[in-house]
Amino acid sequence: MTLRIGHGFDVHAFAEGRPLVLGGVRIPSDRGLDGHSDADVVAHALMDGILGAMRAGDIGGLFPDTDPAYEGADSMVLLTRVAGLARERGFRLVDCDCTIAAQSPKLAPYRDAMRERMARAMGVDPSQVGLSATTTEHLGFVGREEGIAAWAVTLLELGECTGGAVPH
Ligand SMILES: Nc1ccn([C@@H]2O[C@H](COP(=O)(O)O)[C@@H](O)[C@H]2O)c(=O)n1
Ligand SMILES: C[C@@]1(CO)OP(=O)(O)OP(=O)(O)OC[C@H]1O
Repeated sequence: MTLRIGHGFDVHAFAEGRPLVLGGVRIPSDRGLDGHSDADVVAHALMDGILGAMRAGDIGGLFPDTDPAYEGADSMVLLTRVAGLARERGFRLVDCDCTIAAQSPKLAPYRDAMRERMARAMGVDPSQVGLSATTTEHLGFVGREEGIAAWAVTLLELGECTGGAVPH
């Protein structure tokens, strides 16, 4: 059995007049995050974590931010595609854990909804998706409420290859 780890990181700046979507969940907020897509920063970190474990590049390569097809894209649809690609290449998501750094809003009330939504998008059980939130104690760009950062670690198991080449 081959295990692969992956790690993803993403940042998006706050923007007025946009919805705040995190982990596929619309979070009540007077502002959202700027981006070509829906700017779901935690979903983006998670996709990069999966692609990293697959040694398959990153989301910018797969879904270029210059492509009008991804304007306003629902990151849950993209996450489903990344999870499908992983399966095609013989990978099984064993576990993942995400951290969101946001000074505000309070995210704990939405933690389980985000875990469930991302798990559903990937076709796994919510118990396989961890999620924590932290402030940065008013320090740095997160602390100044200029944006939100997210990290994700992933553990994938490489088994039978059912299609496509397995990257080295
Ligand atoms: N946007 C956030 C940030 C934090 N939380 C929750 O508060 C706890 C304490 O955060 P500190 O940064 O002060 O350590 C944290 O463990 C989360 O449970 C949150 O819900 N939303
Ligand atoms: C998914 C994409 C698609 O444009 O989303 P963006 O909103 O541009 O977000 P970013 O994390 O800067 O780059 C990833 C892109 O591939």
